[in-house]
Amino acid sequence: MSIFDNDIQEVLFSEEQLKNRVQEIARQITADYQGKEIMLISVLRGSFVFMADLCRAIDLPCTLDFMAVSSYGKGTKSSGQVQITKDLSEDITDRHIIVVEDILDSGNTLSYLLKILENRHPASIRLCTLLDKPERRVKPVQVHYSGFTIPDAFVVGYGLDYAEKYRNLPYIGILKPRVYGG
Ligand SMILES: O=P(O)(O)OC[C@H]1O[C@H](OP(=O)(O)OP(=O)(O)O)[C@H](O)[C@@H]1O
Ligand code: HPA
Ligand SMILES: [Mg+2]
Repeated sequence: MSIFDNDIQEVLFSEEQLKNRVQEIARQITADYQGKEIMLISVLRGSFVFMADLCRAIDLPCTLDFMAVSSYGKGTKSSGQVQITKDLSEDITDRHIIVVEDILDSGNTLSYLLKILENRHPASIRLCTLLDKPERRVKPVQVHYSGFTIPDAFVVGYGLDYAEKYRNLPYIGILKPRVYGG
């Protein structure tokens, strides 16, 4: 139960489902990078909850860094204008990078970000997204680890916001269109 339950049209993934899927992804990453040290890059703010759960389930030497990017503002559609509001603190040259995202939607954020990171010459770079909404894609993005494919609906919770709210909802649900006037 949450004070936000009334704003949610349908629960897509419960806390339990999220926990199980995050552990499966972490096991896969642990198997794929045996003998290597990895660097997880969390794309703030949406991915902070996923990152916190994922990194604790990965059994490898691992460093973490954070980058902040924003393109949605207070709306439910990508503005197409991606802004870096915080860059990484670490050098990624020759490192094995995994970019950790909450959602891949239009692809504007990740196609922009991956280009910037590739130019810094990491040893390797892969993308891990909890949610993938392929129906809305306008820019192609290659994903290596994907938690769930979702339909074309605006979702909130587990780090995902609408106008900065709902990030602390423990499950992921579809927001009722009346909340954003849709
Ligand atoms: O594929 P796209 O259409 O670009 O959408 C995905 C991006 O949009 C959201 O971030 P947002 O810009 O809302 O910032 P936030 O993480 O602070 O919520 C989300 O966290 C992803 O980073
Ligand atoms: O469906 C979504 N919900 C929240 N934030 C988002 N950013 C892109 N798509 C979404
Ligand atoms: Mg957002």
